[in-house]
Amino acid sequence: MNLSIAHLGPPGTYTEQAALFYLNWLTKSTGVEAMLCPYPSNAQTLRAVAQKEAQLAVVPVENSIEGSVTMTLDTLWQLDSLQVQLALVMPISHKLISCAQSLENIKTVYSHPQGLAQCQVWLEKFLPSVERIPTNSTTEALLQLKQDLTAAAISSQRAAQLYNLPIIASEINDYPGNCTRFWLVSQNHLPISQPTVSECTRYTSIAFSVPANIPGALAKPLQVLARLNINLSKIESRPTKRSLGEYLFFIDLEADASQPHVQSALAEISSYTEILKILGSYNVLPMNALGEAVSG
Ligand SMILES: O=C(O)C(=O)Cc1ccccc1
Repeated sequence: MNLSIAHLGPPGTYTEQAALFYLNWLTKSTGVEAMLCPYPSNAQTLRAVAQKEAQLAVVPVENSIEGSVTMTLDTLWQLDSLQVQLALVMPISHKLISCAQSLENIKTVYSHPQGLAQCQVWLEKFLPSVERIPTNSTTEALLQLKQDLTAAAISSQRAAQLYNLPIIASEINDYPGNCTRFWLVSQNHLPISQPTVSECTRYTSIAFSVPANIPGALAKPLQVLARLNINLSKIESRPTKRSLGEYLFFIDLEADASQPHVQSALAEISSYTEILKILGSYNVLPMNALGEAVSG
């Protein structure tokens, strides 16, 4: 079967790089071929899988500097038929790409909001009066750079090579350990090859709304997890968008949903929640799984 993997485009995005990493691992370890399909936004990427235009999607879910990618969480909550199959954590090293003679000639900088946010201290220091323009992805503005010698974009080294554009400044992210977690998402019940690394922790991501804003609404589900000795690796709240002050909770557990004590925990939690969604149980694909480095 030839799989299609949806991701944020145009080609050269960090998300495409993560998708390519998975594709190469898949082909090397199982012989299954796959093709990459770029979409204009992460929400459209996920909808492509929900509508069966693509079998898989790779989406960014969390950055070590900027926190959760809220559009990904919100869209996963809205789309019922999707399942997280795998996580990938990729280092992100931003470059400033431009055809300008020097930094002094730059008037505008384009990037995905995450790219602009992850380099804000650098931008304030080296390009304090430059206009920052958010784009749908780090690669969306790259085709304009050859025409506009006063424009720059924050993107990856790989993108600079793909579009044959010069890098005018390197390592411009504010924190050197910058990395992003991506999720590989499929339709429910699609069996997907997962790395079989025995010592690797399994995660389960869940999301729930609570029936009312009352004392203990969040504490009760958390107490269940504590009592059953299930460790949390992340908790995030998002507005329900129904009324101000009402929240959904996204929680990552260090356990597999098929384990009996996790099944009991989830059954008990469902009695305290309004809607409970099990987003998936998955491994993290180690970035050395291919034996070759992938860097921004
Ligand atoms: O725009 C991209 O290249 C993306 O894939 C989104 C993104 C942006 C910045 C860091 C990580 C992911």
